[in-house]
Amino acid sequence: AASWPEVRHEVCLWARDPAQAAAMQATRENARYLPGVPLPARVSVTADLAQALAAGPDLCVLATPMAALRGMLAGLHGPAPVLWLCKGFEAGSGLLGHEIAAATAPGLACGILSGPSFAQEVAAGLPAALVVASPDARLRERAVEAFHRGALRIYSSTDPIGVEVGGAVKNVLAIATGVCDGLQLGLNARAALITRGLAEMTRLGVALGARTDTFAGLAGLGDLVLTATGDLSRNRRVGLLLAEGLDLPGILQRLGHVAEGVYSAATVVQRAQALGVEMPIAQGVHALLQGQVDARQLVELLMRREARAE
Ligand SMILES: NC(=O)C1=CN([C@@H]2O[C@H](COP(=O)(O)OP(=O)(O)OC[C@H]3O[C@@H](n4cnc5c(N)ncnc54)[C@H](O)[C@@H]3O)[C@@H](O)[C@H]2O)C=CC1
Ligand SMILES: O=C(CO)COP(=O)(O)O
Repeated sequence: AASWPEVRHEVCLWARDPAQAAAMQATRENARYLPGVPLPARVSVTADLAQALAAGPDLCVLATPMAALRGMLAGLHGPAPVLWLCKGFEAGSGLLGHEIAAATAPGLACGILSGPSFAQEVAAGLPAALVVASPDARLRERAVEAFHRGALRIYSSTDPIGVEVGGAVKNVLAIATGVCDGLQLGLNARAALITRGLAEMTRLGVALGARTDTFAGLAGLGDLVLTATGDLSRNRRVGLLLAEGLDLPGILQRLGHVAEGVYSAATVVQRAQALGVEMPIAQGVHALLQGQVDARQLVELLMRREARAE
């Protein structure tokens, strides 16, 4: 069995489902979402949020899907700073996490912990490098203090927009790469897709106010390469299964975990169009998810585009 890296803090893990929280506390394992990894002794589990916050935590880490971030931020009310791990645009509002936080919890010390980090590998104590992004220097320091040790390296960034755009867009691009690999289009095609995808991600991020160099970093290129090529990725798996001709509802049921790219694709396209940013790969993925084109037609659309300067 895998084992978590050393836990140096008292951690209270809140889960919304009382039965699941009780089972995790009793069996010391998250059998539904992370089987085979024993919970460290210093982690306790509860379904009672007030109890989880009672001790006055130094840091709250939100590890829900993007769809739950707004509700979690509204429900915390506490003085503790908050980091979230979710990667995406909120469906409906089309907002990034830091935009949701500004609207729901103005003044809260908060930020994002992102970068290439498959949960199973982190839980197994394998080396990983992440990036914490926040305008708040004390929060960045606190995150580094909490997580930078042993197998984890935590880099700091003052570009939350870039880090969040990277985390959101790479999921959409990983679906495209899954399609490419599912259709067995070869390694050249995959490298081209990742490279041109990075160009799209960078264009959108810069138009939204991000710094270009963020996209050469862990939350940009780093997470894009991991998610687009790593078979542990749920988003990549969505693409692989779409290439097999499976329908989206069936794929999501089979997955049993969130694939944020499915929910972010529409917003990526909308925000890009509003800013006059060209994102043909993301647009193609959106059309595929909407059932407007199939996997082969998506590739044809991309290949038929006019020649242009790199
Ligand atoms: N799994 C991974 O390797 C990584 C995931 N992420 C991001 O973290 C976020 C969560 O991903 P996973 O945990 O992998 O998804 P998952 O689908 O495996 O698990 C989702 C968890 O969130 C809980 N949840 C769902 N809706 C909720 C709500 N409304 N309120 C409270 N809890 C809720 C579920 O009960 C479950 O425990 C996503 O945005 C993902 O992109 C980021 C880095 C790595
Ligand atoms: O964000 C991730 C790794 O950094 C996980 O990617 P998936 O959600 O595609 O599994």
